[in-house]
Amino acid sequence: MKIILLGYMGSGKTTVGKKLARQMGLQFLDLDDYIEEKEKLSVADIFGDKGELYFRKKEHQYLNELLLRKDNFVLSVGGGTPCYGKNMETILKGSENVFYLKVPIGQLAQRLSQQKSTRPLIRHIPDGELPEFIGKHLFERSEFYNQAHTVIDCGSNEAIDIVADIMNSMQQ
Ligand SMILES: Nc1ncnc2c1ncn2[C@@H]1O[C@H](COP(=O)(O)OP(=O)(O)O)[C@@H](O)[C@H]1O
Ligand SMILES: O=C(O)C1=C[C@@H](OP(=O)(O)O)[C@@H](O)[C@H](O)C1
Ligand SMILES: [Mg+2]
Repeated sequence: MKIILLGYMGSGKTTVGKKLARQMGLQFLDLDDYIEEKEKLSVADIFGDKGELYFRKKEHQYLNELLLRKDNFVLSVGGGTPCYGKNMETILKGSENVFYLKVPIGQLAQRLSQQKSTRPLIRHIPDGELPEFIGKHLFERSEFYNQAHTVIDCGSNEAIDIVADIMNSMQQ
């Protein structure tokens, strides 16, 4: 079984994905970590040194590479992954269990204000402008995220409860 988690930056894909994989006894993969490992550079440095276009090309290449694997896993992709090229089509072909972690803008802004240095797209946005930036960006990206098989309304739930929601929805 392949499970894929998607959603905006800071929605908890990496955090929830790790816990979900542990609970289900599956391998955990994070596309950003995989890109960093392969490119031997952090995501922030790839954006800084080589530019976003290069990052998107590599993101596309490594997504395809991971989804060709025969083994089972939980894969957390990056916030932008579903929104470029034919990545969302590839994701939906690669897994019958695609989840969108939907988190309110206020929660995202609060979390991301603490994590700007690792997220080049929001690094230069002042905290006070984060909610508006996220709102607009999410509006553009939602048409991709909403193609997931299941939308998990995370609200302000703890990661462990979100894991339980995902597991329950797969049992139905
Ligand atoms: N359900 C949650 N409740 C509160 N904080 C969370 C939750 N899920 C993740 N976080 C925190 O939010 C931040 C972003 O989480 P992360 O898993 O890196 O998100 P993503 O991979 O979607 O960008 C981290 O500091 C993480 O500890
Ligand atoms: O939303 C985006 O375009 C991005 C999200 C990041 O991943 P997270 O969603 O795990 O922060 C990372 O892939 C890169 O900084 C670009
Ligand atoms: Mg992540």
